[in-house]
Amino acid sequence: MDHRKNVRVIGAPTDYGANRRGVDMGPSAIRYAGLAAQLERAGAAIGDAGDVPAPRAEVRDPDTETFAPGRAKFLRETREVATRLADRVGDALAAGELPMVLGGDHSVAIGSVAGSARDADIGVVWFDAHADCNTPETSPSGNVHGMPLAAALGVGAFAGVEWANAAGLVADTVAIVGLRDVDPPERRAIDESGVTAFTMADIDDRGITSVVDDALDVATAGTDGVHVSLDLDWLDPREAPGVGTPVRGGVTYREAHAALERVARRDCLRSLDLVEVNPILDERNETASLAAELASSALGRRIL
Ligand SMILES: NC(=[NH2+])NCCC[C@H](N)C(=O)O
Ligand SMILES: [Mn+2]
Ligand SMILES: [Mn+2]
Repeated sequence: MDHRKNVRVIGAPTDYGANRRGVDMGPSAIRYAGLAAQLERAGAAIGDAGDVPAPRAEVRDPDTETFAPGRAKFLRETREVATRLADRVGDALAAGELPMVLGGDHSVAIGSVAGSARDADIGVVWFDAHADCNTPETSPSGNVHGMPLAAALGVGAFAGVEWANAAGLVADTVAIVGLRDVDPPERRAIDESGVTAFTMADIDDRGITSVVDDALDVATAGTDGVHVSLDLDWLDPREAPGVGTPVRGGVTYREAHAALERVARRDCLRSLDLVEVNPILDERNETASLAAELASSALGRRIL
């Protein structure tokens, strides 16, 4: 899989899917933090495709397009950006490159998953404090960054919604790792969909490498490769303060690197998201730096 070492960086500067403004600056912050240099340390050749156009929340009405019942704010904008991003991700893969999507809020993953699954059967590993399995009818907030996994899987109101789940992602090949803040309806969605979910307690009990190996078993079973979606709020807020929905008790710096090193070792990475970096809330860009470092570990950066 040597073509996997040609990385195509694609920014998706959105923030309307999140509860706090500022994640639209994530792509710049991750680039400024030295993403290219970090990826070179992993032996990757990097091409930067720039950003997909993303509308500004202040010039849009959050409710121009809706699902009934329930609410999904900026659904039209989410659809527009996801559609564009899916094309960019699909094009990168068709050119033999590994798409690396810089968010933006986590709603952009609807597009990256759709693009990654366009001409392949994929598995997904979702590193996150949250399950992102709400639907418009269950969401406590109406924020679409809490819904992308449900959207990609066609849960609830997302069933049959072409732009979100036409690529046919199946729950059997999806694993979430690091959960510690799950809404009650999301718990039901996880049970009913058959997604594999590992909480922080599983990591406490069994250690990060064993849990990630299990998640990779799920995501590689019968698939052509794995899309890794990394929400920086997966990490403990002490390591990654620059996120809009921090939750105490996340993985440490070492655990995060160990996890992504397992991904590299499995040689299954097809596409990667680095999302939810909020420079407004960050301290000296350290969350963006961590995102860049973790991407390098995912691509097989070696110490010796
Ligand atoms: N990608 C994220 N940071 N998601 C946070 C979701 C928070 C909450 N579960 C919600 O639906 O609003
Ligand atoms: Mn999260
Ligand atoms: Mn998330």
